[in-house]
Amino acid sequence: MHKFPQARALARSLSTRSRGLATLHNAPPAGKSPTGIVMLNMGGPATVPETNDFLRNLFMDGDLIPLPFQSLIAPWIARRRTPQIEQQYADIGGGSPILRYTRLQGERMAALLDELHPATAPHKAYIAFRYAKPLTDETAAEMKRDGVKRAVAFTQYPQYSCSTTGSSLNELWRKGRSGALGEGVEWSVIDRWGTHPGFVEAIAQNIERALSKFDEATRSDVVLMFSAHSLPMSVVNRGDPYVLEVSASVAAVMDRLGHSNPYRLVWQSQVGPSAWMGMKTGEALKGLARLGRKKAILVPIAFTSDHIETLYELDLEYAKEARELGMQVERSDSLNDSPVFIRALADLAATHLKEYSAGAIGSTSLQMGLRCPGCTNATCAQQKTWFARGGR
Ligand SMILES: C=CC1=C(C)c2cc3[nH]c(cc4nc(cc5[nH]c(cc1n2)c(C)c5CCC(=O)O)C(CCC(=O)O)=C4C)c(C)c3C=C
Ligand SMILES: [Fe+2]
Ligand SMILES: [Fe+2]
Repeated sequence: MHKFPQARALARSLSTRSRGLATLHNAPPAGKSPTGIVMLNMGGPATVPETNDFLRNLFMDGDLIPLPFQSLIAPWIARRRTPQIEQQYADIGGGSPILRYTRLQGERMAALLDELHPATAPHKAYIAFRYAKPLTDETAAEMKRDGVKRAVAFTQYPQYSCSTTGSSLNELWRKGRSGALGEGVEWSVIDRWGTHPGFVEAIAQNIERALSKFDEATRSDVVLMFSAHSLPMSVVNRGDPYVLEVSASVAAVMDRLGHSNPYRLVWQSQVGPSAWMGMKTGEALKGLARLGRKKAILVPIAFTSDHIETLYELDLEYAKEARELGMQVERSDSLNDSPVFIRALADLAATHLKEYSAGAIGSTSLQMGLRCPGCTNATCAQQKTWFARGGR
């Protein structure tokens, strides 16, 4: 039962309108350069042998993990961690599906955008991953070849963190300032969208599908365990907005569900010995079992496609352990190829392009202009100024 009839109407229109999408057209017609929609994300190794390169790029990123003597220590940590992470990618089918899903989402989004906002058509989706191919350099070369003059940096992290979206924007700024992204390109940014009604609707629909697997008589007892990748407390404590924004997503989804179930927000994938945001997802499931709450759904809330955190950590580790404790645990699907979600991406981009063209918004959001109160990273300041001037 939907508490908000308008949400249900939106969902219906989103899914029926997306069904009419027969072919994917993502190539610009000759003569007119496309509006580039650059999808920013971390990426993942598409095949097991690419794991070491992915980890090396990740540990080299000082915006994510600042290390002393980074260029010496990062390859060493990556090498040590590679066998364990390779095994995890092997166990989930031989690699990360993020490139496949981002391509699919981008192509379908661009096709929808041509209909929703013909004034800036043709639109072309580009992918710029931070740690795996296609890296920003490769994307930049493609955009230059296509003659892109108008581009939107569209983060694929629904909620903003300096360690994720911030890092991708810093990388884009480094390339932009060196001219690698092309001369005279006008940039704007979609930097967060964790309470967009289409995103909320897509998550809610996936939860409803998972709920339907439980006995109807006791369905309202099922605990919804929203799980997000954790953050080191050092990042939380410098004023990073991610924890607040993930919480806002959870609140919006629960409103859409009419608060049909009890719920908690828990945190996963803590790495290394430092203090991280908790409670840990795995521990929380064990705690529920101890308290006699034996039915739960794990809900990924901070990522738009499957990855080792869902397919390995949630499915193969935590859910399995909880079942051994006598629990019934399901996982709601990741957004992946959800037409409702893809429509939401197109709506976000179309609204942004429309409002930007009309002069109703600037090239970045007000919220993006504010640095974390505890930020000491000079790149963040330069990046924000560069994007606020439209990439100049
Ligand atoms: C919103 C999502 C994510 C946030 C926030 C995030 C912060 C963050 N991550 C690390 C360290 C690692 N993350 C690793 C993998 C990884 N991280 C995310 C998402 C977020 N990270 C994903 C989806 C993945 C997996 C990618 C895939 O499967 O395709 C890894 C590598 C794996 C491992 O060695 O365990 C590390 C390391 C930090 C330090 C951090 C915040 C500062
Ligand atoms: Fe910052
Ligand atoms: Fe991570």
